[in-house]
Amino acid sequence: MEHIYPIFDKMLTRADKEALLGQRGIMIWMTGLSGSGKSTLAIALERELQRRGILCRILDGDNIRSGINNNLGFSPADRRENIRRIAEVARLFVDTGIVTIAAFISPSEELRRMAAGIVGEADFFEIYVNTPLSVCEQRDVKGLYAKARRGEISEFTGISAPFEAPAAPAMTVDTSAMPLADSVNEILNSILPRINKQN
Ligand SMILES: Nc1ncnc2c1ncn2[C@@H]1O[C@H](COP(=O)(O)OS(=O)(=O)O)[C@@H](OP(=O)(O)O)[C@H]1O
Ligand SMILES: Nc1ncnc2c1ncn2[C@@H]1O[C@H](COP(=O)(O)OP(=O)(O)O)[C@@H](O)[C@H]1O
Repeated sequence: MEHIYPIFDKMLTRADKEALLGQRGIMIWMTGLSGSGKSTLAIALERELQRRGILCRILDGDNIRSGINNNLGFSPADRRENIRRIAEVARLFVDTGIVTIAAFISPSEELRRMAAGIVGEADFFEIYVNTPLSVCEQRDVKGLYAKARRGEISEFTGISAPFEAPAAPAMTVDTSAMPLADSVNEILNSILPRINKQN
């Protein structure tokens, strides 16, 4: 019997998806201490991008650690597996042409380079949210620093587990030294040329 619909044996490509959306998929990877402002920046950035007609996906503890990674804790091995899975998921979004914003502590250069390797170095825009530990601790959004100081939480980043600053981030933001809107504008100025199809 004759087929009236052609049979294709190849999935549509990233370029096909990007043409459909009229944007390029990139990874915006925020790294920094708990309370440094990663999620707040990610949410504000997503809103600004959406306002410009750009489709985004935020990956953060609320949708990753509570779901796909709900079997992982904060040992070095679990943090590694956390970041590996996040990077694999992020790659699927980036390959769909979506601007993907990750907000995870990702406390070491090794973990961040692993993530960049999975996502693809060329698509990886690393932002170091370099808010001083003293400010993060003062904010103590979830009361975890106080618990860590009292020894009720072990291996807490910045207190009893290490945070290694990025060696060469694409951008550094200190949320204690700059209003949120200014940080978001600075990020937008850097990433919009990479996202816009006509460039
Ligand atoms: N031991 C320990 N160390 C660090 N953080 C802890 C810990 N236990 C719980 N939390 C809460 O988990 C959030 C960090 O998770 P991440 O997935 O970003 O961490 S990591 O990248 O795997 O290091 C982090 O949330 P954010 O404040 O959103 O960063 C903490 O609230
Ligand atoms: N300029 C700023 N940028 C981002 N967050 C800020 C800023 N000023 C104050 N904050 C506050 O700092 C806290 C940062 O928390 P959050 O975004 O959850 O950090 P993280 O995701 O890094 O753990 C929020 O309570 C936020 O309102």
